[in-house]
Amino acid sequence: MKATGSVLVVDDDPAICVVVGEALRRQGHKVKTAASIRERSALMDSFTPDVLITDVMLPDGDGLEGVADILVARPRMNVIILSAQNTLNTAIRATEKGAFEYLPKPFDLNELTRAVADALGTRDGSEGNPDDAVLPNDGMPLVGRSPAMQEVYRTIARVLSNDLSILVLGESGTGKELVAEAIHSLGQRRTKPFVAINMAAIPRELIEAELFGYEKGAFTGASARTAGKFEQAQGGTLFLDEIGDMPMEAQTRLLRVLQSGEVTTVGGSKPVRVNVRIIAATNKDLPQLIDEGRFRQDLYYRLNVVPIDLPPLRERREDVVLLARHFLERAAQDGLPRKALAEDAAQLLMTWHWPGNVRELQNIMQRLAVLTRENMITAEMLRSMLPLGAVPQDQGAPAEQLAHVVRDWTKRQLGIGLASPQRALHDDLLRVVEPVLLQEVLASVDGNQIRAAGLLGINRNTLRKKLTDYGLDPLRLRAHDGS
Ligand SMILES: Nc1ncnc2c1ncn2[C@@H]1O[C@H](COP(=O)(O)OP(=O)(O)OP(=O)(O)O)[C@@H](O)[C@H]1O
Repeated sequence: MKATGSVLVVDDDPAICVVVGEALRRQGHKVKTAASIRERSALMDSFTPDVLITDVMLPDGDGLEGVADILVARPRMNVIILSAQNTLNTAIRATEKGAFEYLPKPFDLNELTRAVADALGTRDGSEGNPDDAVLPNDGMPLVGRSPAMQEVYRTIARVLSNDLSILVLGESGTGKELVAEAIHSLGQRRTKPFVAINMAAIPRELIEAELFGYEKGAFTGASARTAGKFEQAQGGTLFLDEIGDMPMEAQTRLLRVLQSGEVTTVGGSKPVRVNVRIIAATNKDLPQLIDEGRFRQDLYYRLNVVPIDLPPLRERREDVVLLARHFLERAAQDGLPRKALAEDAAQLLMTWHWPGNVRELQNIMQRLAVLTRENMITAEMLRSMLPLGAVPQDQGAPAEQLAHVVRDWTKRQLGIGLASPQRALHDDLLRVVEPVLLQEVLASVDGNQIRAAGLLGINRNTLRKKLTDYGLDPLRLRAHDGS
């Protein structure tokens, strides 16, 4: 059973008050907020929270001043300090004033809710597995502590209290839909519907009927008036997934709806007023589609009021293990056997490039939870599961990595039919790798061709010919920085 308590959040950034307040309320805590030291004091005249969360830079002074006195008067209260001045000095001052915890901004919401739980003494100590110390699962939908995710959280916090259109960008499986759901479920429209529609999953000719609805008899099979996604989302949020796949005619109609706030069904004539927040997402390069005449520029501007960029998982490796453990925990909550991740497996996970991003990681962890008999998932078990084409990047023997890449490259060339009697795969490969080898060696000897030929074990004239063939200028290679 989780203990709950009262929390006072003091921050002059309303977005932080909203998002932190909401997260804590979801945990069952009672939350009040204040935007200044004056408001904090006024509230605390009549109310002693179990936990005080306060920012340092407040409009009327330093939030840390006075904390020591507050604690003398209320010894059972715990104080958590938030600060954007992420200096050692602030951390030390917070500790000196008797703060229970100090979190530098941008902070991870999960970390904050955990700190509040800790401050309330809610952790029951039953989590014997050291893995649990980093388990992120405390009710917030998005997991990850990388700087990229912190930026995403910050943007989410800023859009919760308004209705601005959001465009979520990112490769497939990076969590675009989850971001849309989080904005909806933490924002002011949370009691109304969240409706998602995927443009790539619906036959093109049906998209308009799906989005805007249709009248009885509008087309063959339309046996009754049917509300479209816009009407279904009334008062709530409409998530337009894979917006880059929307046909041009539907784009025109969508733009009209966004401009007028009214929807007319297919085959209908009476417009219906709709009030929905729009969150669109795509893994396509919309500016390029605009250049190619396949996406309307005016619609792009209308949708892209606040962009949220979700980087691929390979660019936020610090999140991989956290996510992997989160998915194992979720699998256990769903009734599957509880599995832990061994350290060597965690290391291996971080070396993969995850072309399918978080979804791929989630699938693998679920499969491991179901298929492995042992309680501990090791690197060896993982190796048998990882999909072909995954490239170990930072670790492993370099020669093995290179062999892996070459194998992958060759398979791909053969697979997509690029190898033909007119093509010479051997030459193709050399043309890719040889210039890199020559460049690196020459750069390491400051462009000296005699020494480079020696290191390469080839004749100097052969080297010169190769440089000419590849169009490499040895003089420019002197300045080459090797990157
Ligand atoms: N940061 C995250 N924390 C927890 N789960 C995540 C996170 N990101 C993604 N997921 C999970 O990974 C899966 C894929 O995410 P999602 O469907 O949101 O990706 P997407 O970018 O919308 O993919 P697509 O472009 O293919 O539709 C989902 O099950 C989602 O819950």
